[in-house]
Amino acid sequence: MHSIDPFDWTEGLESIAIYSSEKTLIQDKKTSKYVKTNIPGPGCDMDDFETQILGCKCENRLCIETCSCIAKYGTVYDDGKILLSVIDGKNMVPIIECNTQCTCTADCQNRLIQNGISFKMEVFRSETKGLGLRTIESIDPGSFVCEYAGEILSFEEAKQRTKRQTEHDMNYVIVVKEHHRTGVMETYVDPSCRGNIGRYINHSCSPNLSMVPVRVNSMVPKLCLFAVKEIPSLTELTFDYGHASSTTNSGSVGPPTSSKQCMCGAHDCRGYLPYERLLYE
Ligand SMILES: C[S@@+](CC[C@H](N)C(=O)[O-])C[C@H]1O[C@@H](n2cnc3c(N)ncnc32)[C@H](O)[C@@H]1O
Repeated sequence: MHSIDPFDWTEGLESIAIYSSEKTLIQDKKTSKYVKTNIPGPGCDMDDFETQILGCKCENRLCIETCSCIAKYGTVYDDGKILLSVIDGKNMVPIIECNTQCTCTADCQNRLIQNGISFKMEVFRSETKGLGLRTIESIDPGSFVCEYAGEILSFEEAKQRTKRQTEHDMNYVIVVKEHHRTGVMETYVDPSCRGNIGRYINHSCSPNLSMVPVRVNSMVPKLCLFAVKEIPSLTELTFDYGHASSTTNSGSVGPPTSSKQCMCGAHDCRGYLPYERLLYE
C-alpha cells in the first residue's frame, strides 16, 4: 500500500510534495482533507459539475490554431505554457482547456493547469498573518503556480459558514464574479474543510499572483493563480483577495468593523483585508 509522508502537506496527492523547513509546523495542519481541485460542496449545482464541455478531434494530437477548442476559445498559453495575457498585457479571454473528451495528449499546448503544480514551494509561519506559502525556486511571469481549490458552495451555504466565524477566525471563502454579456456568474470556494495548498496563500495589496478562472471539463471554474511578475526564490506568494482578475473581482475593502487589518506591508496597502459584503449581511 502507498504510504503517506506525514510531513507532506499535500498528503501525497500532488506530483510535487510540499514541506515546511520547520517540521513542527505540520502540527498546525488544520482538520482539513487535501483535495487537488474543486469538489462539489453543500448547495452547489451538480448540473454545472456534470455537464461536459465538448472536446476536439485533433489528429496530430497536439493542438494548434486548427484545434476546435483553440479556434473557439482562443490561444491562451504560449508554447512554453506561459499565460499570454500576463506578457502581452491584452485583456483576458475566458480560458477553456482541452479536456477528457479531446483526442490530444497531456503535452498539448492547451493543457496546463490540469497537469497540477510544478514549482517547489513550502508552507511557513509568517510573522503577522499565520501560515503562508512561499516558493523555493524562482518563477517566471505568466507561470501557473497552483489552484485555490476547495468545496464549491451555494451563496446561502457560503453565507452560513461566514456567519459562524468569530472575529478571530481566519476566513477562507473566496468569491469570484465573472461578468458575462448575459449576466454575472458567482463562484464561492471554501478550502477550509477540504482544500489544496492554495489555502495557505495570504493577501497582499501588491501581490505577485493573479487569480484567473480556468475551465477544463465542466463549466465550474478552477480559480488558478498565475505569477504576474518574476518571483525570486524564498519569496512569499500572495494574491489580492479583492481583485481576482480583469474579468472577475471578489470582495470589497471593508469598513474596519467588518474587515481585518491588512498586514501585507505594501507601500500602497489599503489598510484592511477585502471581504464580500453580501456574505456578512
Ligand atoms: C486563506 S487564509 C490564508 C492562510 C492563513 N494565514 C493560515 O494560517 O491558514 C486567509 C486568512 O489569513 C490571514 N491573512 C491573510 N492575508 C493577510 C494579510 N495581508 N494581513 C493579515 N492577515 C492576513 C487572515 O486571517 C485571513 O482571514
